[in-house]
Amino acid sequence: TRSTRPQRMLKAVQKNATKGNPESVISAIDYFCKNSEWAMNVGDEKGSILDSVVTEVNPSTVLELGTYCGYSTVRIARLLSPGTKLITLEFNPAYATVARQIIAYAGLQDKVTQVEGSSADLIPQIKERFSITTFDFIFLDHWKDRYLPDIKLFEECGLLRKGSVLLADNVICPGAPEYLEYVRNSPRYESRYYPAHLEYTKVEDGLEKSVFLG
Ligand SMILES: Cc1cc(-c2n[nH]c(CCNC(=O)c3cc(-c4ccc(F)cc4)cc(O)c3O)n2)ccn1
Ligand SMILES: [Mg+2]
Repeated sequence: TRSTRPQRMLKAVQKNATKGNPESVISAIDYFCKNSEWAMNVGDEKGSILDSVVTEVNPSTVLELGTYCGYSTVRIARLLSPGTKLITLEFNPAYATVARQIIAYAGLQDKVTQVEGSSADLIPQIKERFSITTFDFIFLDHWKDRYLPDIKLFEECGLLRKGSVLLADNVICPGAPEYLEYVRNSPRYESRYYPAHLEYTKVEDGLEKSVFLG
């Protein structure tokens, strides 16, 4: 049967990247998406903004919602201090299987805990399952209609502390209007918009960074 797009992306990484070299894995995926097939990785333009926020926060505890093929997982994990691990959640098992192989190819498997399932199910289990009190950094890149209910779930589950940083992809395209309205109008968050474009296109998109004020 015909291969899937994530499988073709993995083949491109194995062909064009150097094992154990995260930068080459990132470049190989961006090359594939620009020259062969568009895919919903955060991409290089928004990825550079992600890099700068992760570097600024230098988090000890990290959660990513929406692993997809592991592109942003690799971008984040390569910047973490030694001994720091990130938890990444993917809903689609086929995506998770490809992500596991791409993350391993980059040599970052020891810095990543991959979980399969839905955010609504996982978030309430996090404290218990992973001995986490609060997150320093959360990257929201999952189903766009889950951004708002999940940020409320983070609050209810006590997973945020004063200074926790949430960075949300796709707030313009496909869009998360209710989420934007919430973080921009809530007195409990300080929000800032980083304009960019939908990965590998000229379509307007951007990242919203929101700091929890406690
Ligand atoms: C409920 C739950 C869900 C998850 C979960 N796991 N994996 C994902 C992927 C979600 N991502 C996207 O849908 C996405 C889409 C586009 C897009 C597509 C088509 C267009 F035309 C234009 C833009 C662009 C992007 O950048 C995206 O990120 N969610 C994990 C856990 N719990
Ligand atoms: Mg995205």
